[in-house]
Amino acid sequence: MAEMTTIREEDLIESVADALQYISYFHPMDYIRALGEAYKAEAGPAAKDAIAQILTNSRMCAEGHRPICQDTGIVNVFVKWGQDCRLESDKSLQEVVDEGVRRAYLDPDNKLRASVLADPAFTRRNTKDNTPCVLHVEMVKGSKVSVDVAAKGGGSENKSKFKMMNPSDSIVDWVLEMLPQMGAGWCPPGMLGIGIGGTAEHCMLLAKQALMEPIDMAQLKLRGPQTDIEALRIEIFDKVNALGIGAQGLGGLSTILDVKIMDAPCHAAGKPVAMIPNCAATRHAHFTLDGSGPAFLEAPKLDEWPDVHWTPDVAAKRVNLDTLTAEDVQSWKQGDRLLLNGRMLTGRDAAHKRIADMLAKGEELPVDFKGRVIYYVGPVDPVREEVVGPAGPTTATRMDKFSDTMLNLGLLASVGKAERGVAATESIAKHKSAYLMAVGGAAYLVSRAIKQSKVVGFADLGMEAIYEFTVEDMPVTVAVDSTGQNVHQLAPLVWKKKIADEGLLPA
Ligand SMILES: O=C(O)C[C@H](O)C(=O)O
Repeated sequence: MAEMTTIREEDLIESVADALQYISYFHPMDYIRALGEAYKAEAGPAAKDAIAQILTNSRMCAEGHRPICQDTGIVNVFVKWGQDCRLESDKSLQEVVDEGVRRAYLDPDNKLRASVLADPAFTRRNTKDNTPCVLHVEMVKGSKVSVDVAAKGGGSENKSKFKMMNPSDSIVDWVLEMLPQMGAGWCPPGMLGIGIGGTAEHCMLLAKQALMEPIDMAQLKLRGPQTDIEALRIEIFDKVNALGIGAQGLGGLSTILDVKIMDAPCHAAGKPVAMIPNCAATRHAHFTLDGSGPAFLEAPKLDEWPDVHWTPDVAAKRVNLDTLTAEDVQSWKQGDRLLLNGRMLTGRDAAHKRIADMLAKGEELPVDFKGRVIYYVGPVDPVREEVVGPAGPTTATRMDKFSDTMLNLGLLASVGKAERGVAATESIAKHKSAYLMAVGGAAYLVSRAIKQSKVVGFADLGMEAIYEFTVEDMPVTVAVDSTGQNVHQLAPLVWKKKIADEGLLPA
């Protein structure tokens, strides 16, 4: 019988914690290289600007060791446990890995955001240390433990899709039907993980596991496909990018940087297919333990980042939020670039729900929204000299159902990311309001514009509390103007046509 390898509890905890800290501020270099190429090729000006913000943000995070995105994710861990290994611990594997998560998320030098809520259907209580993680364990041959650690953002996870197809249905057609429905809340450009086969739950797992693979679409296209799966990856990649959705849904050439597919045998009666997107804050790392101590992940070199340094557009208009009027808001046109200055309120899912509940009961709100602008955000707590940690926008679409309620309170405009739906766009036009878009995945860069921050309501909601931020030159784009012109509806259509008419995508 093979000798057992002992995996010390502390080695696993330390390795998980280090890997989570590492991925919070270092993008995988395959993503950065592919995004750098996408930046060079991008013809859509708004999409190019968004990619420049994401690349600049990425380098700032690598330098400053602060999170790429305010959504520091729910932790997914995939363990392949060699059957000749034993865990030296009186805790369960889940408890040990969760201890690593806790240590990473509470690290005082780079505190990460606690986004995990217990009791999801009812009280939705924040567990305060981002535990528990979602742990998948596979027993394999050998005397090593191989671990993939990922921190999955909520915006991209929300767009996951699954279908039990009939055996003869087309996977490509389904993907092309789903992508426009997924909008921009998953923060493109990113990756698509696709699972084919297995059973319902196994298929979803395959799609998620596929996202752990490195981006290699450029190399694959260069050498040509050698399997049916590789040919399918290329077909989906080209056809999705031809949709013209582009970075942040602003219309352009790069919606995805790669498609990864994993498959497994399935029942003759069906063809399960799952698709999970990964956002611009793609975060995952791999390490192996062999009993000799904790794993070490080497830091990437800063000169590996593309030479892209975003600065605000010279044509951007400065806006004073402290003196903003309804007439100012009505002068903005979709696509205008603005630099926001002055005080704004914040609020996201839990605050909106509580506001609606309080209004229904006739209770007084802690803040007056009349004449104010709201930013949909849940920031990371500050460290050292920061007034706030990374504070990029959350998906505005989730706030659509509260649009009329908030605008009836006299709100002048909102700031978030991704598209507004038809009803919310109509409500914005009816109130002659506007919706402004900041770039998802540029959270640290955005936070540099925030000069003061204080909680002004619902403090018990933690990162979902209502804050008042004082901002200087915070970059946003008018995504829905007061006439209801909606960038996210218009731009992808324009770019889809342009791509088709002018053959803009490389072969
Ligand atoms: O939770 C957040 O801050 C953002 C979320 O990941 C989203 O994309 O909507």
